[in-house]
Amino acid sequence: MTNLVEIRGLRKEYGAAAAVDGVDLDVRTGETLAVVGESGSGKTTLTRLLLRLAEPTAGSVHFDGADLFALPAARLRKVRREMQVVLQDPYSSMNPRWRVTDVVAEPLVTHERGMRGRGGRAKLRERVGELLDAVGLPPQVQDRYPHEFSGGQRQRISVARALALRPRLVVLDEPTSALDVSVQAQVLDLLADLQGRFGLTYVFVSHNLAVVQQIADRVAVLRAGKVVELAPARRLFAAPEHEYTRALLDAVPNPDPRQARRRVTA
Ligand SMILES: Nc1ncnc2c1ncn2[C@@H]1O[C@H](COP(=O)(O)OP(=O)(O)OP(=O)(O)O)[C@@H](O)[C@H]1O
Repeated sequence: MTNLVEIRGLRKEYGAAAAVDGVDLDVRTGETLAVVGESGSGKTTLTRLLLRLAEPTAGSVHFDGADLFALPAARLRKVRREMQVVLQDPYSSMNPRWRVTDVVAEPLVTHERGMRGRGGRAKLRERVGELLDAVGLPPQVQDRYPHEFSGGQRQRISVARALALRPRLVVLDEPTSALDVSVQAQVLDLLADLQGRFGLTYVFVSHNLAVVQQIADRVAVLRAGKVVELAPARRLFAAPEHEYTRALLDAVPNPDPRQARRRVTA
């Protein structure tokens, strides 16, 4: 199995404190690696470094063998297309005056010359229609505005936008945390389906262990900027080794509803 991302000795200091404190971590091609930890444990800082949205104090990130912090601008631009992010609150990153077509098409307009100017519009609408179809929305929604959609539908729109440039890595930063439980499940199913169809690799950041248990192949537990446990999801939930992981699991009354059901019926 190959690694799409290799993180080594990664450190990010803010003043005297280290938000990320010596992280070594691989993301395997095609997997869903969950990063969990309490608020302030460094999850967001780690993903910002991984996406090269922040500069580390020390250490390196390799993406598909390329050293992200040493890449010349032209190669960096290409690599950036291959790494996309979906955030918790998609509405905050959508221009409310833009129609869905323009929201989803934004990365295409920015990165693909053929999508601009005359002739580009028809191609854009076609591609946006395909992307919306992939996330389970009908093509007619193209002319509507973000506020006309529910939270779950808006998250589908932001997933469509993230997929526009055919990325290889998608960082999902609490993508379902703002949604009702039933809608959460639908979005998780969609993400799993898209991963299979498009061969995506996911880094899934969450404090919600019930959600992580549904989607992750492996889980990295972050505490005060350090990875304290890294294990296949099944093993981590069945037999957490680190005391901090056990405390995190104990804090969740019912991490797996199926297990809870089994317990009740047993
Ligand atoms: N730009 C910044 N300037 C100063 N300190 C920062 C900055 N960004 C993060 N920190 C600090 O680094 C630590 C880790 O923060 P980070 O946001 O990465 O954690 P997190 O696990 O993502 O938390 P949350 O789940 O609340 O988003 C915190 O102590 C935070 O205050």
